Amino acid sequence: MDFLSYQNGQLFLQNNAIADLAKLYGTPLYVYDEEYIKERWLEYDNALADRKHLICYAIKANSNLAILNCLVKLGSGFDIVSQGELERVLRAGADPKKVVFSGVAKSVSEIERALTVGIKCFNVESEAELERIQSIAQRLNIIAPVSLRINPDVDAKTHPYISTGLRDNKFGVSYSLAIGIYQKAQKMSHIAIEGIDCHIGSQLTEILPFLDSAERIRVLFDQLISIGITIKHIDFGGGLGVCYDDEIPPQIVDLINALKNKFADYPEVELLFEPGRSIVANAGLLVTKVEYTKHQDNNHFAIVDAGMNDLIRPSLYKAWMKIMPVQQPNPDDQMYDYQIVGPICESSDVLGRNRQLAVEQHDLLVICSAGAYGFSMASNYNSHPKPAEIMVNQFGHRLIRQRESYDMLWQGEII
Ligand SMILES: Cc1ncc(COP(=O)(O)O)c(C=O)c1O
Ligand SMILES: N[C@@H](CCCC[NH3+])C(=O)O
Repeated sequence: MDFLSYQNGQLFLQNNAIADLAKLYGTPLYVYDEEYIKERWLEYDNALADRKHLICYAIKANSNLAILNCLVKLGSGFDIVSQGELERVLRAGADPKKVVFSGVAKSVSEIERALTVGIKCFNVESEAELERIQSIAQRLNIIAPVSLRINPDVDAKTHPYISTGLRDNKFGVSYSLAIGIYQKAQKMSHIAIEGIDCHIGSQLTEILPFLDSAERIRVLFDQLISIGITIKHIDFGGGLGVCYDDEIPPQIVDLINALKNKFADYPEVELLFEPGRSIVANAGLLVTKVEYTKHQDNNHFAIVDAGMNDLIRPSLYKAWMKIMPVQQPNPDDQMYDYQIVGPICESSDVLGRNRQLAVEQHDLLVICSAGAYGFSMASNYNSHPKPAEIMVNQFGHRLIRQRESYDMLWQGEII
């Protein structure tokens, strides 16, 4: 595997390999490492080998069909949040019996489709949703498997936009209402209670919030058992963070061991996890080209061809992502404190601030850790086509999604 390497868990490719790929497919360009994705998934799987479990990869992190298919082959389940995501996992070859359906706004048609294909479980986020599922299931004469997503009111200590387990967040049912809703579900003719679900946020860099949440889930589990409600699985959600800079988050195995311990006395209960970012983030790179440099009024701009339309994390969350030059600078090249900005007509279109670099027009840069919430959040804003995606492994590379053509951007009709 000589053209792939990892530093701090982040993927790097040999510079000439990046230059070759950029020449072949153009920029911006997403590149993913297949082996790394498999290894992360297997890390979850191995850590859970001693108990009944299902890893439901959260496809919102990266829903490229080739990545989904590679996880299907490993035996993965999937966490979906829309019918579009359901259609994608089915297309990638997933077993619907391994699909859990999260999300606060499931529509009638989404519920009908999920019931008809026979998913593993609905992660129900409100009492009103439970009633809707019951009524559709009754009409279709199908028993709907459900978990209640519990909002444990735990601070995930992450960016407020991606914290989901605080009582003021829209997600899940309030902890204090949970027992009453389970009792209601138990009386419904077409509902089968399967489990308890929670997910407290994303990019968590500490184990403690997971443990606090698991503790609350454990108390609820014991209460449900005491009133005769059987729980077949516990879904701990996703959320484990990755290293974007030099901060090292907990290892997958440490998280799993800590959570497994909470239910060690119930070995028959299946444990579910919904990891997204920790499987794909550091397997990905975004390659971009410097279109221009501009030096004025004490500002140094490297204007690149990737923007917030391709990778929104830095604009949306002020997320810091490592940006590396592909060409090695000469010792006498002038370094500047660059703002790395994209083509979009918004001042928030900044991929990196204050980066000491020596770059010139036509140079290539790579944005590291871009495998999660990169392409999946990309848009056609300013009518830019979405970039191509490439999968690499030790044998070479393959195109797994073409760059969009301008034809594909046409929407609507001229009347
Ligand atoms: C319900 C649910 N499950 C799983 C995930 C995956 O989270 P992450 O990518 O942080 O592992 C998310 C996203 O935060 C989510 O909303
Ligand atoms: N989009 C976020 C994560 C959202 C998690 C989804 N609940 C990010 O890029 O960090």
